[in-house]
Amino acid sequence: MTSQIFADGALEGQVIAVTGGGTGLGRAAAAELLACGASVVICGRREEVLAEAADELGPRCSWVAGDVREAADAERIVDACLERHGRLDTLVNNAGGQYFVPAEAIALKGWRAVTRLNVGGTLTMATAAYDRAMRPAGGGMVINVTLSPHHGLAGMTHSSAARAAVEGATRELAAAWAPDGVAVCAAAAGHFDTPALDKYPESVRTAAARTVPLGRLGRVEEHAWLIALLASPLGRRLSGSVVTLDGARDNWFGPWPPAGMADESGEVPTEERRRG
Ligand SMILES: CCCCCCCCCCC/C=C/C(=O)SCCNC(=O)CCNC(=O)[C@H](O)C(C)(C)COP(=O)(O)OP(=O)(O)OC[C@H]1O[C@@H](n2cnc3c(N)ncnc32)[C@H](O)[C@@H]1OP(=O)(O)O
Ligand SMILES: NC(=O)C1=CN([C@@H]2O[C@H](COP(=O)(O)OP(=O)(O)OC[C@H]3O[C@@H](n4cnc5c(N)ncnc54)[C@H](OP(=O)(O)O)[C@@H]3O)[C@@H](O)[C@H]2O)C=CC1
Repeated sequence: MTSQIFADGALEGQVIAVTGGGTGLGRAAAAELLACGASVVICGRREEVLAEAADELGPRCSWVAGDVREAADAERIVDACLERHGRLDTLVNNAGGQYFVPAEAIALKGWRAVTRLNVGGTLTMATAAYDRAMRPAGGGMVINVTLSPHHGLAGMTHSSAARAAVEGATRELAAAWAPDGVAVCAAAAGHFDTPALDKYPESVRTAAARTVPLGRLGRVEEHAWLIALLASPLGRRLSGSVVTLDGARDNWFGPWPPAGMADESGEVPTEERRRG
């Protein structure tokens, strides 16, 4: 496969790890990075999802299972890149998520779970990549994928706070690691059409698509192009920056509850709990 917008071989020779690379935005990013000539290691917790994705993505893609929240797993993921390829040039910190619920209903345990995944997992992976691969090699690139918190995120207050923390850490780590040649930036997304959206209540999903001024949800390949651009030499100069990709509407607008999203009782539906 070739990239629709980048020259053949634009990322030739790079080794790139993509967390959450077996599904949705992460998988699309892996496909684009491969199309640009990189070798890609995808990771996530579910082996079967990763194995199937890597099989479809082709021989320059391999996988390693692990939980980004666990330091030992993060180190193992980075070590797998080093063992297989001798280097890790770019880390795409894409694993993340949250559940949809009004702010006043967020339990402390839920707040902690969302923070642990989005802030903790991102920092754990970034630190492992920096310590074990990038600082010793004299350079590297960390790309933090976030859900843009720039206009608040009603229904996802825990994630809004967590993603804002990631943006703050992006700026701080970019400064701290610059002397070692390691760049850190973030891609802050609006709403993209991935299967993960199916877990949100129907009225929420419909409103998400209807209210983007561009007239549609983002396409996964559009997000993937931004990731490839940030993995290119331009990304080094963007160190410390947050690039927003939102089709002219951030993740929220207007009052709560949003028009047309409440049910007969006046409540906005929440996200169903995961089974198992
Ligand atoms: C006007 C504009 C309209 C816009 C509309 C916008 C809405 C659409 C938004 C679309 C944008 C998309 C953004 C995306 O990010 S899509 C990607 C989504 N992918 C994921 O979220 C995957 C990862 N997520 C998770 O793994 C989990 O959500 C979680 C982050 C919570 C981590 O799970 P963990 O295993 O650590 O935690 P638990 O499941 O054990 O839960 C711990 C406690 O958290 C609370 N909780 C969890 N789920 C729920 C829920 N559904 N409802 C309420 N509370 C929940 C709870 O306290 C859990 O503890 P208990 O189980 O003991 O109660
Ligand atoms: N779709 C959208 O509109 C938007 C998405 N985003 C963000 O982009 C990223 C990808 O989203 P999307 O593709 O839509 O959703 P997915 O739910 O498909 O992606 C989440 C990925 O992260 C992995 N993951 C979750 N928890 C962990 C963990 N603890 N350790 C390792 N891997 C983990 C999952 O794999 P597994 O379960 O196997 O571990 C999965 O592959 C997320 O951070 C999301 O919040 C941001 C803005 C908008």
